[in-house]
Amino acid sequence: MTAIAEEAAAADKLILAVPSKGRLMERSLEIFAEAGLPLHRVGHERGYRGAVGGRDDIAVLFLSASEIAHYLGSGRAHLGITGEDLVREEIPRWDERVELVRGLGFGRADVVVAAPACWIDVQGMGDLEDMAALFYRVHGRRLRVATKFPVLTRRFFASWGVSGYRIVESLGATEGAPAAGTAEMIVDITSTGATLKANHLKILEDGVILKSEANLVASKVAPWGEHALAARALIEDRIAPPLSADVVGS
Ligand SMILES: Nc1ncnc2c1ncn2[C@@H]1O[C@H](COP(=O)(O)OP(=O)(O)OP(=O)(O)O)[C@@H](O)[C@H]1O
Ligand SMILES: O=P(O)(O)OC[C@H]1O[C@H](OP(=O)(O)OP(=O)(O)O)[C@H](O)[C@@H]1O
Repeated sequence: MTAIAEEAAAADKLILAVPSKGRLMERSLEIFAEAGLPLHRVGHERGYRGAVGGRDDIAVLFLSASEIAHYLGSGRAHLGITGEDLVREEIPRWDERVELVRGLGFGRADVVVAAPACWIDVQGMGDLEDMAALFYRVHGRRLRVATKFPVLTRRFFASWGVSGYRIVESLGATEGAPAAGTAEMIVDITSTGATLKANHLKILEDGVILKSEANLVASKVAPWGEHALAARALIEDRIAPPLSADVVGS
């Protein structure tokens, strides 16, 4: 446990993990402010500790979206905002360790399987195993799939009975891997589709692995004391579901 987590557990505070940068941070700060729970940083600008105005039962940690998944999965934070894709990818047996409380309607992105647009014989996931066998016969090696999502990729490919490939772990610019010659296919995030198009890649039919969005996520393995549980109930109550769900039927 970190010093902050130990301190908060001893004081029976709820540890809330919030994105510290990028696309998820802005909306996270907004929804807490709209809920009457304004978040602010404590200490120097680049520090990662924060607090909620008027509440000393909640300690805030500003972390990257993937760190938040790790903190929740290991019980170093009680509650957090992060992408469903990161929860499913980064936390082993995630459903035993965390609960997806609710989708928040932002940070939407699809995790997809994409191949070169010029592969006319490969339209859908059902064509891949044959393609992999052909590729092996011609090139003497397995098809390479570049991705930052090896766990989601293996599970999804297995569900389609595809085994004749190997994963090349990507650290960034995944869509560039086929053109760079480091992989034949990719599994990556897309939102507008512009990056896939610019790299002459197409999403395979049945190739959407997950439709992800930012979620309010609760740890099942954090030390939940009475005050932490009460603070969770308050946050869950005030962090409303996305507007689209609110207006149904109105
Ligand atoms: N266009 C997009 N590109 C990448 N991620 C997106 C996009 N739209 C929404 N997201 C979501 O944002 C989250 C990733 O955010 P971010 O890149 O800040 O996280 P991170 O992986 O912690 O960052 P870093 O890799 O810099 O440490 C994921 O849940 C992802 O699904
Ligand atoms: O479908 P699109 O709208 O084109 O978005 C998809 C791209 O956006 C992200 O990259 P970005 O450069 O934003 O950040 P990242 O590489 O740090 O994740 C993501 O990794 C994709 O490459």
